[in-house]
Amino acid sequence: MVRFSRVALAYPDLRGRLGPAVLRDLSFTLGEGSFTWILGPSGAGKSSVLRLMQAALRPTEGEVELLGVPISRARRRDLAPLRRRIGTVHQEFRLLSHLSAWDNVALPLRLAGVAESTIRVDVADLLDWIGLDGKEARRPEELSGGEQQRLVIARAVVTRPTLLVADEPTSELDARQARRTLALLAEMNRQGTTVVVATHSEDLPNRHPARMLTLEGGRLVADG
Ligand SMILES: Nc1ncnc2c1ncn2[C@@H]1O[C@H](COP(=O)(O)OP(=O)(O)OP(=O)(O)O)[C@@H](O)[C@H]1O
Repeated sequence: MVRFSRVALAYPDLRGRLGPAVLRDLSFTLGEGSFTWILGPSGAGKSSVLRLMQAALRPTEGEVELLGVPISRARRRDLAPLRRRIGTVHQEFRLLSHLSAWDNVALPLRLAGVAESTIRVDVADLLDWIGLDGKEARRPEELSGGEQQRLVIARAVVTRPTLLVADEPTSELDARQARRTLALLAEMNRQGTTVVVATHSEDLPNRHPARMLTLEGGRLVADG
């Protein structure tokens, strides 16, 4: 499902020259249907690992295999369909402010060319599931932080991705909203989606025990 083999990553500077490695010698495999926490202090490399898992970057060394596709060797035109099978939740919400809650969730389906009759049913079900029924017409700024975060998750999963990759999805939320977001991620996982979540929180992994990959200085220092 997700396989990192001796991965190193360095970011290029403005002139295209590679800086220091921010990930080094990372190897692990995440099985289909698994739930994994990515932990580590600020700057440890969590977001960089997640960008690789979203096929947003290619490794500088080694290989990242996502859903059977080795991304360092994949052609550009193979990456777009791969990314459509990966749901991503970013720390900053990236909702479209001029669209309603309904249209924000419907957008990925419209971009994928799904029929409006199917969209109507799927979006209604999902908004109901995340507890936003009755608030479909509101724009993101008219929703609470927790509601916006749940909307982001709804948008990430509406296309039924095989892999869901969430970067600090609860960092802006109070404890109750964070638990509710976690419950949505856990439910997606129960339904078969492979889920990866990076977090600073110690509370959430305690609430939902699962494999924990801990990074420090770009290296894997614990796996358990
Ligand atoms: N686009 C970039 N260009 C250059 N360096 C970067 C870039 N993004 C991250 N880095 C560097 O890579 C290292 C790892 O950063 P990363 O954001 O992956 O860590 P993190 O564990 O997610 O941190 P945080 O918890 O603070 O979000 C840091 O030293 C950071 O400065």
